[in-house]
Amino acid sequence: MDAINLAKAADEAGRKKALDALRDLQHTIETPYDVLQRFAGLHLQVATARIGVDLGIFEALHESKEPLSVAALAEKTGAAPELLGRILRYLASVGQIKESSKDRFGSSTTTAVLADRNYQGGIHHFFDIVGPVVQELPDFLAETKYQDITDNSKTAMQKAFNTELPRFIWFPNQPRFGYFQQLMTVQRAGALNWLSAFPFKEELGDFQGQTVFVDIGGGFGHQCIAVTGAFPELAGKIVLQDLPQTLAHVPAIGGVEVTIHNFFEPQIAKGAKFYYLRNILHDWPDDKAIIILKNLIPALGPDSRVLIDDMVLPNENVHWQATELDLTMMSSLGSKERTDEQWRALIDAAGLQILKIVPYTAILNDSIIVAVPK
Ligand SMILES: C[S@@+](CC[C@H](N)C(=O)[O-])C[C@H]1O[C@@H](n2cnc3c(N)ncnc32)[C@H](O)[C@@H]1O
Repeated sequence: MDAINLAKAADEAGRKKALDALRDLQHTIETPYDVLQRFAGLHLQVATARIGVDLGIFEALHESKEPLSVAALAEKTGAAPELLGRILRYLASVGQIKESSKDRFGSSTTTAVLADRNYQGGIHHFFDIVGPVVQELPDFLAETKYQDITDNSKTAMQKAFNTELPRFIWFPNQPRFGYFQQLMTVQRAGALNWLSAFPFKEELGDFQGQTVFVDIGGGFGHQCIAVTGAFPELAGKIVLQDLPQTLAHVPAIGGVEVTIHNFFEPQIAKGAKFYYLRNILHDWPDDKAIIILKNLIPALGPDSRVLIDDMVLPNENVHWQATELDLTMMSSLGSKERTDEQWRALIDAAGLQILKIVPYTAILNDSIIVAVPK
């Protein structure tokens, strides 16, 4: 087997290590000029991806059986041929599409990803929301004299969008919120799902209550779909909760009750088996995360379990995909990705105790933290 096939056949941890090794190799052989050029293009990559999304270029190339000419794409998109040719040439030079011959372009592996509507939501979100916030971050931190950001109404996001509202109050009313929800449905796609490691059936035992699974802030309900897919017999015992603005975008999901619920108010579904929070607490600074958890306690029955699905960061050698998310959380939400120690302190402060932590992805260490009242 050659090196490429070996890397492709590796498990998730091996694959990520191979990618990081390739990056290190690339950096090792770069000249100072190459280093500078790498930074020079960072903004352009996502901006041109968005142009490609807006023009439908990725779908067109992905769906076409053969490479398309600039003229054909210009006719299809209405863009001026010369302008389009320059954009396509750039996209091909960075691997977002493939140049097959003079003025003809086809699909690369990246094109196939960018042709998908949900990944396109990600490109929009990174360019439209994350980009402007990150752009403000250096000046914001300089103004605060580089102090910790712990107030979610005083972050680079408020500066970027000229608002005083915290992100999740401001954002659901923005037209671009739908893109974020699309991104959420594919975040970690391809990686192992929590149900592959968490012994759901065993934990459920002979639980007799009406509600088995409450997906709190569950967005488009993709984890409810995963649970009903794995355990069809639980249809009718699964609840999806979120804000009305989010639920307005959610089509009916068979076997799932969709309920408006603000997690800053006491939990309305009583005595369920699992109260599941996926990528919720990492959105909030400690004081707010504690309120979200405390709001669950009065609803918990003797068999209830709180399941927190988030990354549990190791104490050293944190992977760049986790550090990237951590700083994104900090810039927009004044929140953080938490280490094992930080999770334990937070959960304790909320009046809960950890029964166990079940990691389900290597490297990023996405985990289910199982907690009950102290
Ligand atoms: C990072 S997304 C996670 C979505 C989903 N759990 C997932 O893992 O894809 C955060 C979710 O919290 C929801 N949310 C934000 N504030 C909320 C609130 N006060 N009450 C209920 N849901 C809220 C958002 O609408 C969004 O769906």
